[in-house]
Amino acid sequence: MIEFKNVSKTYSNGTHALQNVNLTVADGEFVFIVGSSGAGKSTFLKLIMCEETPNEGDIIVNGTHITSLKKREIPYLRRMMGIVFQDFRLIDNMTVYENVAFAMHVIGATQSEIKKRVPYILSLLNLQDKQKCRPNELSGGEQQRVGLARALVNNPKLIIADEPTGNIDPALSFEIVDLLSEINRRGTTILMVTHEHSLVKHFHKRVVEIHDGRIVADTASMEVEPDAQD
Ligand SMILES: Nc1ncnc2c1ncn2[C@@H]1O[C@H](COP(=O)(O)OP(=O)(O)OP(=O)(O)O)[C@@H](O)[C@H]1O
Repeated sequence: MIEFKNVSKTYSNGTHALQNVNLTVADGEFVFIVGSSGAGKSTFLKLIMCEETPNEGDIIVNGTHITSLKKREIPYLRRMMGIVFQDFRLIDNMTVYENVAFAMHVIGATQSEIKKRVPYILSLLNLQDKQKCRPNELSGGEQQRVGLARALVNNPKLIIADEPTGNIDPALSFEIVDLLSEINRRGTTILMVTHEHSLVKHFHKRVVEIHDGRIVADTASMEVEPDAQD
């Protein structure tokens, strides 16, 4: 699903955000990305989303060498991704239903597809009773569930979540990761950046730790792989 080969990213001010990163994430994996502030976690996600380009190395996402994508090809890559943000990024003057429907509308779904799919996704996330509410009428956990609904509605192969539980209380954080786990069981690959050790400890997923722009630990490499024995 995702392959990083000798990837480095230096920002124009000279900050070495990632250095010689090598990583493979298989289809259907759930990976927590951890590391201290400024370690390079968001940069790692931004490279996958083509929000930033690396200075060196190759990145392959779902079979495409994204480092050589043309600008006009990027929206097609993003269609296979659902993105969940820490600050939810919902549209304030739209209802819950409209926020989720809008994500389908922008990729050209028809009204009849939207009418069928949005209620299904809202009920999956237990938001059916909130569909007429605006974001400011919801709790933080509910807002994040709308964020998740919006990320899921186009049936992505990959969910990218940058601290999706950063703005909600701990009990709701577990609920959000439970939902992501359920989505993962249905086959979607999940990459989630988190600072919350309790989540990482509880959920027993693969954990990749980034420190100073380098991968310093990866629970997957503890399994025996033919090319990982040297
Ligand atoms: N647009 C930018 N221009 C210059 N430097 C940047 C830019 N974005 C990030 N950086 C720097 O790159 C390094 C990695 O940042 P990044 O945002 O990837 O870290 P992070 O691990 O996500 O941190 P946090 O947990 O605080 O969000 C940091 O030193 C940061 O200051």
